[in-house]
Amino acid sequence: MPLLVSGESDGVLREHLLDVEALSGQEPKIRVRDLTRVSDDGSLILKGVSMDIPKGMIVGVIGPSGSGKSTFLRSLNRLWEPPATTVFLDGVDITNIDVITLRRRVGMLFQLPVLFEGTVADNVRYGPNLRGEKLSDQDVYKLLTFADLDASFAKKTGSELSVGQAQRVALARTLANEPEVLLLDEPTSALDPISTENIEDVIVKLKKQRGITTVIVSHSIKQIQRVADIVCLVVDGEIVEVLKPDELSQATHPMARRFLQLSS
Ligand SMILES: Nc1ncnc2c1ncn2[C@@H]1O[C@H](COP(=O)(O)OP(=O)(O)OP(=O)(O)O)[C@@H](O)[C@H]1O
Repeated sequence: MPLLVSGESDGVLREHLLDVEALSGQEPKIRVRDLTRVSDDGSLILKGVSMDIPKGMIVGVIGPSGSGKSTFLRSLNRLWEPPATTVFLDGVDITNIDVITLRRRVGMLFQLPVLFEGTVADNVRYGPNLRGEKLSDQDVYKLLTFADLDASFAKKTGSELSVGQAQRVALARTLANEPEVLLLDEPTSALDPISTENIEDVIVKLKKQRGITTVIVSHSIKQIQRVADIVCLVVDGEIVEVLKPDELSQATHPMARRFLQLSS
């Protein structure tokens, strides 16, 4: 049964024959159904997108600028509020989940890390503090180490860090919430190649060691090929292709093909 399904705005239901259950052996972590967003001026930003995001896998989202990738990503933890009954987490409509709880379970990392005032340790403790939990120094060190930073960073402040280090702190801060899903919006586009590699390594480690489900938007096809299990190509508010990373050359949608040719 085809389980990864994309839009039907032109009246043609495009079904992509990647079977999520066969790939992951379980129900999708996130189910998106007929998700549409209309902008204030009446143009369609997302056109009836449907998509299953398999549990424990890394889904890459690529496509031209302005095609709706970030809007899609932001709908998954209600940074943009999707209509009811369009986005489900473990089968539950996310508009029925308390938004703070949802964002703890579905964490997000942006292109540029924004650290709060205080030390790196204060940042890492932030989420658990909100829930009345105090992380020990050891807990903080473990999270920093997982994010590929050594314990000596705990006492530093944001102004002492490079962008790449700050992004790893932001990742450790997100991981302190023990998310089940990570949404990454171009998380390495401001980073040098070494910092990029560090973050990519952590993303893959999170999948392998913790079974975290990840959706990553990237402009780098090479990055997506390095980390993702499945790639969605978004064009003009629609998911027009869903492929394995090594099958990108098999894309048939004309805009997707053009995008891939120009980007490679
Ligand atoms: N809050 C908003 N109000 C109106 N239009 C919006 C809003 N957010 C996004 N858009 C428009 O929706 C379209 C898709 O934007 P989005 O940021 O999702 O695309 P994207 O594929 O992530 O782009 P990029 O790769 O450049 O980040 C764009 O035309 C954008 O101008």
